Amino acid sequence: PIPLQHGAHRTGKRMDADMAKWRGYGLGQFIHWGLYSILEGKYKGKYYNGAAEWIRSWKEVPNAEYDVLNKQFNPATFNATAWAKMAKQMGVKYLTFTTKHHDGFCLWPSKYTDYTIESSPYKKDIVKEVVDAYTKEGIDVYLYFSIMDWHHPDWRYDLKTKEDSIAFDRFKLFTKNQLTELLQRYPQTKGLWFDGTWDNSWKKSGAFTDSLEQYLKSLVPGLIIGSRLRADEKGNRHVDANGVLMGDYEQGWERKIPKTYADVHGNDWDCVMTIPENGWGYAEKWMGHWKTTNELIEMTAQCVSLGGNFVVNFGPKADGSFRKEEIANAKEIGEWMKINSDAIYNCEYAGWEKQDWGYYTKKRGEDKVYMIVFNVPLSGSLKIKPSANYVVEKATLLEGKQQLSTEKLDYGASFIQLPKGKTFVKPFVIVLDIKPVKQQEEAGPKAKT
Ligand SMILES: C[C@@H]1N[C@@H](c2nc3ccccc3[nH]2)[C@H](O)[C@@H]1O
Repeated sequence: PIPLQHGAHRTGKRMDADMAKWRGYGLGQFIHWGLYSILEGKYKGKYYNGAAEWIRSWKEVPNAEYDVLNKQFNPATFNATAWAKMAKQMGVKYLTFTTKHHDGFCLWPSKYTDYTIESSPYKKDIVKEVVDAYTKEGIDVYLYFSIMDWHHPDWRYDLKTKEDSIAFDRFKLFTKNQLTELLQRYPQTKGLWFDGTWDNSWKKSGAFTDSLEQYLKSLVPGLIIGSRLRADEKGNRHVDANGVLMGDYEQGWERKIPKTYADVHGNDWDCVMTIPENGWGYAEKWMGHWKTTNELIEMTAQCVSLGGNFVVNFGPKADGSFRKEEIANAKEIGEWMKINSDAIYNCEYAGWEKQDWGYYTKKRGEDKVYMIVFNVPLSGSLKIKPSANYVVEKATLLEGKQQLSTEKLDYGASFIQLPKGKTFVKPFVIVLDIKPVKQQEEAGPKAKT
C-alpha cells in the first residue's frame, strides 16, 4: 500500500456499541429547512429547475436579495414536538437535520457569525428545539453541517494564491469553532453529517480534515462521522489512495441505491433519498415523479437487504409545516412499519441468492430470515434458495402468523406456497425460521487404509 499520513486509520467496519446501534437503524429521516424554504424553488414568478435549496446559485436570484431572507424567517407556529411525533409514527430511528446548509445561514445562535437564527424575527434556537423533541421521542439525532459556506467571506473554492490560503485558514478555524459549539450546545448529538466537501480547497486540506475528525471525536467519544468529511493528503475523498474508506460509513449513496452487495465493499452505508426526483428544500412545484409509499418501502427493504440504512428526506415549508404528500408518505410508511418492522430493524444482508419476488433480510444474531415480498408470481409459489449452511424449518406470514407450506425442489431450492385465494395488496413479510447445518464434506475418494 501507499504510505499515507492522512488516509484511513481503520480498515473494516467500526465494531463498537454506538456503531452497532447505527447499523441497526434501518430507517431514518432527513430534514432540510432554511432560508431557501421561503423561496419555495421559485423567484419573481420563475421556477428554478435545480434543487430548491440551491436557489441562491441561480442567476435569477441576486445574492444580496437572497442573503436578507433572514429578516423574513419567522416560523411562528413551528412545533418541533409535532415533527418528532410524525417521525416516531413513521418508525424512523434517526434524524439528520440541517444546522447550516451551503447558504451559510445557521439555525442555531452561533457566536462565530451574525448570520444566524438570532438575526431573524423568530430568534429562538431551532436546532435545540429539534434535538430536544426528537431525543424525547427516542429518535437519535445527527447534525447536518455544510463545510461549503457561500455567505462567509473566507470561504474559498480553491487555494490559488497566498491570500486564498490565509483566508481559508481563518475559514478552517471558523469551521472548527462552529462544530465545537454544536457538539457542546447539543450533547445528545450522536453524529455529524458533513456535506459541501467536494471543492479543491477542501481536497487540499487533507491534513486538516484528519486532525478535525480526530478533534471532534475527542470531544464526543463514539461520535459517528461518515466518509464525506475527510480527504487524504493526495486529495482523495471517501476512499483514500489505498482504496480504504475514510469515515465510519460510506456516505456516497445520495439519491442512489447499490445494485449488489459487491457495490458496498464490506462497508457500513446509508442512502439518503428525496421523495421527488431531486430537491431537498421545500419547492412549490416538485421535480418530476413523486415516489409512492410502496416505492419508498421497497427502497427501504432494498437498502436493509444490502446491509445499509434508508433515510427519507422531508422539506418543510418556511412556516415549519409539511406538504400533504409528505404527511401521507410518513403516515403510510408508519402503518407498514407497525406491522413489518421486524424485517427492518437490526437486520442485515442475508447472503442468499436474490429472487424476483423481493428482498431477504436477516435478523442480526438470530436464525431468522425475512422475505419482504413486492412481486407475487401468478403461480403463487415463491422460490427460495437458502445458502448452503442453512435449512428452512418453518415459513410464516408475519402478519397473522399463518404457517405456509413449502415444497422441496432440486439444488437446495424450495417453493413457499402462498395461501390459495388470498390476495395481497401491500408489500408483506414471510418469516423463515432457519437452522444452521454443518457443511457437507465433499464426498472425496476413500483414503487408503
Ligand atoms: C444531502 C444533499 N447534498 C446537497 C448536494 N449538493 C450537491 C451538489 C452537487 C451534486 C450533489 C449535491 N448534493 C444537497 O443540497 C442536499 O443537502
